[in-house]
Amino acid sequence: MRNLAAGNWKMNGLVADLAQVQALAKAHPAPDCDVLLCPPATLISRMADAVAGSAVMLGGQDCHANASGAHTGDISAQMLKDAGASHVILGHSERRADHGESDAIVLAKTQAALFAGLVAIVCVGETEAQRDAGQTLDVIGAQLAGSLLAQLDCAPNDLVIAYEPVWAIGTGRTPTLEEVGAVHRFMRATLLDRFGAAAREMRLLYGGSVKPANATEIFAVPEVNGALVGGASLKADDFGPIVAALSRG
Ligand SMILES: O=C(CO)COP(=O)(O)O
Repeated sequence: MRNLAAGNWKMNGLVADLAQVQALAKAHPAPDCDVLLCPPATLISRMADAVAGSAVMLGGQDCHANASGAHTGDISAQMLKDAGASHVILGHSERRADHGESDAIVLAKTQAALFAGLVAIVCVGETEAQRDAGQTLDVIGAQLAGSLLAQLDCAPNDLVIAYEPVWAIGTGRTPTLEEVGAVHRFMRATLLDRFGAAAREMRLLYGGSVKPANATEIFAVPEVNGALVGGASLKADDFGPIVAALSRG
């Protein structure tokens, strides 16, 4: 299974920032891992032009559960695909918090994304209060149960799970390697239980304050098959070493 280096630009990025992506593509012409950037939707099609012919793939950060219709301001999975995306992030904790996205909504979006032919990257993660209360695995288990299909009716590669502890996002704090390993082992066991042996092929990403300085040790943790990177994905000089670390892993 190839590792996945995924960058989530969140609400950052203007046309001038495409130079960063071109620098990244030039520095890593044939990485030994999959490389994905998820810019704001406004940039997808221009970024697709900027990285044409390179190994960089593109994704959205959210999609609506419907294919089209009267949903002002929303974007469908088909539209993302049409703009040049192959992936979409769903259920990010910032969407769950800012837009009240429940597990049921994330599930509906996941189905829409898969139906449109996109790879769905479904995010789960506990808050700091839940962690302090010793509820981490319960929370992850409930999110996996509620946000995923009952059966794996897609290729295992088309469904990616990202573990992003909410308290580690943008804070510079990360769980210990043992904690990352425990959650990833738990997620793999849960998915195997649910989907059978195919779940061995599903990629499990870690996200939350991944930087060049901690990438190598996090990627060495068993059952970590890549990263979902926020801040450090915005600059080629930061994301490049993370891509390189995942290429070695
Ligand atoms: O939320 C994240 C990626 O989706 C992680 O963000 P940071 O890498 O900035 O902590």
